Order: sequence, then structure tokens, then C-alpha cells
Amino acid sequence: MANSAVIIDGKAVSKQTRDNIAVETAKLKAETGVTPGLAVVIVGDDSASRVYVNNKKKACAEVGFYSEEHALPAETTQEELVALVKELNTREEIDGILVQLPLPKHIDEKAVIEAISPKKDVDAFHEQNVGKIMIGNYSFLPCTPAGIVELIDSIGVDVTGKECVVIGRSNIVGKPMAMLMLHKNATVTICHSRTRDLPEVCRRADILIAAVGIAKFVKADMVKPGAVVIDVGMDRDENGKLCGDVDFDAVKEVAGYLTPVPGGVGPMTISMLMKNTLTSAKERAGR
Ligand SMILES: Nc1nc2c(c(=O)[nH]1)N[C@@H](CN(C=O)c1ccc(C(=O)N[C@@H](CCC(=O)O)C(=O)O)cc1)CN2
Repeated sequence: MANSAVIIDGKAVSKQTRDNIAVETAKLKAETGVTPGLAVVIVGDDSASRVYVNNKKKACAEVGFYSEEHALPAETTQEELVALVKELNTREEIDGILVQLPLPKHIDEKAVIEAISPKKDVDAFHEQNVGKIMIGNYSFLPCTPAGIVELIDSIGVDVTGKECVVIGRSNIVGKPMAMLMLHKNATVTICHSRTRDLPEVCRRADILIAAVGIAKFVKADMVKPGAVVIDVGMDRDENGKLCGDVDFDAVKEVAGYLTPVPGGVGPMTISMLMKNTLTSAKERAGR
């Protein structure tokens, strides 16, 4: 019988990352008087977004950052939101501005993201930062893809020359993920809803990254034996229970390594946000 996959413990890697950030933050404060500051903006009452924002504030407290929350009602206009972002851009003690997505439908996400100063864009969603990532000359990396790179590094897998398949082509995860794997010298394929024979493409992957947003989409017969499988999904199964894009119980019998949901990629997303905010604060302190 084949061995079961090694489960990658995102919580443990995340804790280690946050411990390191806390040490660096204490040093920055002691040596320069600068305390990293993050402003988190949430519009409306999406319950999942509320959980993520609370977790971001908790993480700030854990690593010694200043944080403030701006919770705006769902009827907030685009103009009001952009005005708030512009005010936060001018505040010296705020190193990072995070506008929680998704926004209500009447607000153009792109207009809001472009209003964030690229120097405070700790999500790395602003087009200037996206462009810098393309050419490999960046200050911030987008949090979920950066967290996935850290998880892969944590298991000591060398990406060079490996076949990496990313399922999903969103601006937040799929496209930047593919770019980061390319920078690490993988041979990268991006799959999407129009991909022909998607299972066959997935079976080629040494590293398979599922960011498709469909519960248990990746089945065991789509996975190469021994592959590294990374699950970015935050879905609900038929019983309403949180699950990922990967059929965990079946795929763990085939994969070499597998991230769980919860406890895999999610906690790393927040740790990478802390890392970007610290980077921005160091810049302010001239470090
Ligand atoms: N401005 C942004 N908006 C959104 C982002 C983002 O990176 N920036 N990503 C996602 C949501 N997200 C962060 O904001 C996020 C999602 C999930 C988790 C997480 O830790 N999940 C837990 C489970 C949580 C639960 O019980 O529901 C886990 O996987 O263990 C963190 C961050 C969309 N919006």
C-alpha cells in the first residue's frame, strides 16, 4: 500500500514566521522608535471577511504592530472609500493599507486599489507593484502566493526544473503564483475553465496549486504520485463545513505532500501581510 502524504503544517510554519517578525519588530522599535502600523479597511458585513480581518488584527497584536480598523457600512460609496484610502496614504504612522476584498458590487475594486499608495500597498495588488513582480524587482509580494513559496521552502523541495501547474488565473492568486514559481525556475502551466483535458495537465505536475474556488475539485486521479499539492481553497462542502479545492481524504493517498484546509495556506497569508508591513516600516525608518 502507498504511504499517505506528509501534511504540511501551515500553522507551525506561520508561527515560526511570526516569531521572527516579532523579534525584528522589537529591534526596529528599540533602535529607531518606529512601530509598524497597519490600517485594515472592511466594507459591509461579509462574515468570512470579518473573520479574516479579526485574524489580521490579532496577528498585528502578536508581532507588536500598531493596527487600526475602519469598518464601513455596505452602502459606503466608492468616493467615500477612496477618500479614506487617500487620507490613510498621508498618515506617517500607517505603513500598510489593506482593503479587505471582496468589496460590495457597486464599488470598483480596481479604482480603490489604485488609490492606495504603492509604498503602503502591503497586499501588492497595485498595478505598479504587479509590474515590479513581473520583472522580479519588488518590495512586496502578494501574501497568498508568497506564503505558498514559504510552505514549499519549508519542506525542502527544490522547485528548479519542476513541472508546476496552477489551477486558476485570478489576479490575487493564480497569476502572481505562476510568476513566483517561474522566478524560482519551475516550468509553469496555468489552467482555467477553458483548459482542454485539465485532469491530464494536472497529472503532469510535480507541484500542483489549486486556486479554483470549487470545493474538492482536485480528485486523486488528477494527481501524480508523490506530487506536492497546495490547496488555496476556502470552500464549503455539502454539509457546510469549511474545506478546500482538493478532495483531501482521497488525494492524501496519492500526493507526497499536501496542505490542509484549514491550517495550511490561510495562516501563511496573514503572516506574509505582517512581513510586508514590517518591510514598509523599515523603509520608513531608513533601514
Ligand atoms: N485585501 C485582501 N483581501 C483578500 C485576501 C487578501 O490577501 N487580501 N485574501 C482572501 C482572504 N484572506 C485574507 O484576506 C484570508 C483567507 C483565509 C485565511 C485563513 O487563515 N483561513 C483559515 C480558516 C479560517 C476560517 O476558519 O474560516 C485557515 O485556512 O486555516 C486568512 C486570510 C480574500 N480577500
